[in-house]
Amino acid sequence: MSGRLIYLIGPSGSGKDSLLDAARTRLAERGCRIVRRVITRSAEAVGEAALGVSMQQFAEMQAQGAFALSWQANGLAYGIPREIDEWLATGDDVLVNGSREHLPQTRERYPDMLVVLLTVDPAVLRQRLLARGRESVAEIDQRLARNDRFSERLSVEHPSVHVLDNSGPLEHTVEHLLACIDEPDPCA
Ligand SMILES: Nc1ncnc2c1ncn2[C@@H]1O[C@H](COP(=O)(O)OP(=O)(O)O)[C@@H](O)[C@H]1O
Ligand SMILES: O=P(O)(O)OC[C@H]1O[C@H](OP(=O)(O)OP(=O)(O)O)[C@H](O)[C@@H]1O
Repeated sequence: MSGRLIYLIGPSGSGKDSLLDAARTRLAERGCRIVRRVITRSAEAVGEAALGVSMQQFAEMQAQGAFALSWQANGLAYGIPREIDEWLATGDDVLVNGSREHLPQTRERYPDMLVVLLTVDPAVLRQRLLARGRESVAEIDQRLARNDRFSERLSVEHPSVHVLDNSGPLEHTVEHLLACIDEPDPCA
């Protein structure tokens, strides 16, 4: 028996962390685990249930084969612990806060994964990033500029991606995510 990888992607500030937090209990009820990422971000700025490490620690972990997936973006390195493969093997679903850029490599390793793309009205996105206050204005602008690389073309190049709009209340997005996981076809 094997579980399914659910790969949640979307622009910085689209609400991935918020959605995972809000849906955590109900995901657990469905046998879906949320993996804790390893990030080279200072602990006080992690802003999510992630493990903050130095670049050197990250490199050591990577050399030891600690990660099932890893990528670099926004000046940071991200690792997804290898234990997700054990969880999947024992039948649990695993939800990963992923990277749009790394989607092709992730699909190679997990061809049957469910990809959920979180979107938000661009006018709202910048406001949410500013209100979050985790990055400087320059860093926010860099993150917004990064979106130009993906925007429209992601769901065209990957038609099996399920698009989830988070421009409205978070509770609605939670319901849509759970519906998508329970029954992927209607949310295509
Ligand atoms: N549906 C929503 N309505 C209003 N604010 C939201 C909503 N979803 C997320 N936010 C806020 O937007 C900001 C960015 O959300 P976050 O979860 O950190 O995004 P991401 O993990 O995708 O970068 C946070 O301050 C969060 O509280
Ligand atoms: O290739 P991309 O789709 O642009 O993604 C790059 C990285 O940015 C996000 O992480 P992070 O948690 O640092 O940013 P966020 O919380 O601002 O989304 C996302 O989860 C990826 O790890």
